[in-house]
Amino acid sequence: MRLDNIAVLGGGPGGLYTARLLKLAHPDAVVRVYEQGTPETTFGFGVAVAGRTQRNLEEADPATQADIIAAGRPHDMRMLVDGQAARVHNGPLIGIARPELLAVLDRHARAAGVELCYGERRRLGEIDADLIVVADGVSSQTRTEHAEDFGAEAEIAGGLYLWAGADFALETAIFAPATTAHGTFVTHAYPYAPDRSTFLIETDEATWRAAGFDATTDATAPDESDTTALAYLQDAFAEHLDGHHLIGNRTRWLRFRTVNCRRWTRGNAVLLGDAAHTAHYSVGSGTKLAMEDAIALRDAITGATDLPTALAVYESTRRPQVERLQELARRSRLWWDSFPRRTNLPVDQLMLAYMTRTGNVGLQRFAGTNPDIVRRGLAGFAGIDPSHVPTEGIVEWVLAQPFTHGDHTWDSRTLNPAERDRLSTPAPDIAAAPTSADLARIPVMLDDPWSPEADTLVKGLHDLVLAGWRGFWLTGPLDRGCVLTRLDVGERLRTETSGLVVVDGPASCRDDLAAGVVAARADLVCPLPPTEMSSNTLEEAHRA
Ligand SMILES: CC(C)(COP(=O)(O)OP(=O)(O)OC[C@H]1O[C@@H](n2cnc3c(N)ncnc32)[C@H](O)[C@@H]1OP(=O)(O)O)[C@@H](O)C(=O)NCCC(=O)NCCSC(=O)c1ccccc1N
Repeated sequence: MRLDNIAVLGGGPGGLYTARLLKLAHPDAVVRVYEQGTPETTFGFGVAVAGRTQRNLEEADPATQADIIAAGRPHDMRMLVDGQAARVHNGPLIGIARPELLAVLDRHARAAGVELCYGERRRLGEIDADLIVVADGVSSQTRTEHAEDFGAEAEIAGGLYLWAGADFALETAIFAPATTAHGTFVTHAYPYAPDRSTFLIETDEATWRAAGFDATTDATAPDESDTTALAYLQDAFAEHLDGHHLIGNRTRWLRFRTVNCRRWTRGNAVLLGDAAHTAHYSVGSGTKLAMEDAIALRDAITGATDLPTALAVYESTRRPQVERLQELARRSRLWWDSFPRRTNLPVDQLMLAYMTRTGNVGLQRFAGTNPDIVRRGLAGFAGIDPSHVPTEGIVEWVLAQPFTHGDHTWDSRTLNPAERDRLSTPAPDIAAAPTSADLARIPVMLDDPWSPEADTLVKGLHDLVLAGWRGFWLTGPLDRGCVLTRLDVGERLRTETSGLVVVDGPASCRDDLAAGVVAARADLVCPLPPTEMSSNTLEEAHRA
């Protein structure tokens, strides 16, 4: 396909990388990047680039990748709670200063022959080009102006976060809560330069208001930093700052916006990176998604004979990958939003809970990269010496551990599917007093374990425990996402009631069920062969 003129709106990582890749693929085309800011006014601290992303970048453009690695900083990661620490190796993951990443990408774009127009803001209608790549970020003006054409939607999270920097390099990335008179703040902080770290700090709305940050946010101009918040947080996280300062760079409290677009294309304009989709910062993947979009767009254009086909291929290839990561990010956000509730878990177990929170890294897989922490976490879970924890067959080992609740001891964490009818009473009959079966069988049909609907469910189930039920058997659809959400509800029930929690799911989810037991999201689990999930479950759900 012949492209003579390509315009890119936005000079962030996605825009610059796309421009270079397209210019290399179409050396005769004029490729221009329009960026409203200038390199000096660049905004942001550090970003993360994980191992898989590095491999993708290496394959797409080894020269750029080499410079990114050279400018990056690999680091381990620690969870720090109440003076206890759990440390994990992050593999090849690096932190890199965003301005530095942009400088690398700017240099390579220029070297390829891209024209960079800084300080120039363009709108779609003002550009005459064969292809317009819209990479103007999370607040994309283009997406906003053509919201209907792109089918754009934004979901705004309830919690608040801010990005700050610190004038020293942490030894490792850290995750740490800090409790003040107003509530709990949590930092995700990581080093990205020899003398710099990012401190991303989050909190819930009640704490934010109690600390008076609703007022300081209102009083902070868009191009300024909330200095009151920075001073307060510097104090709250003094232990981790080690005498250093928090630095602002247009630092203010924000609510995370998950952006989705039903269509990424409008004529010859195509959305890319944060302009098209966002994923919660706790999976550190915004830059990854934008740069991988760029690779996919280049590949789609290279493989197609006309632009509409290329753009359709780009979208159909990328959308499932983006949506998968957005779903991981959604689960990760929910986990972090509720983080202060689980800080009483021993820190090694908390680290296992963190690693397995989205279902993306299982216990056995994590043991492959971090055997010591897994051994310690599992030893704490089973109440034994770490030397007695096996290195292989961890999932089966976890499921075979005994468990005691009240006056009853089970010789393993796994219930047999045949016990389902003997031990539990289905939904319509649980309004009556407990029968000889003492678990209420509850179909869980939620997406969000923290929604008002979930609050009502948990409250109702709490009342059942008060009425004499031993606990709950959580059941529902077979798909994996539903099993993970059952485990989330199980965790709430375990902390908010004294009831026993059993979670079932298909045998293919054994890893998730085992991780759920270790992370205190279920007491017992029941892996079911598919045939055991009778249509009764769905019928029960409807009746309930
Ligand atoms: C974040 C995410 C989804 C990124 O996946 P990627 O495919 O881009 O790259 P990757 O190289 O990390 O993963 C490739 C495959 O390896 C797996 N993997 C990841 N970490 C471990 C580990 N420690 N031990 C064993 N396996 C690991 C990961 O699940 C992925 O598997 P696959 O998707 O099945 O291929 C993946 O690394 C993950 O699920 N990690 C779990 C831990 C996590 O969430 N880390 C976030 C670190 S960034 C961060 O914390 C942060 C960054 C900026 C601002 C605030 C922040 N909090």
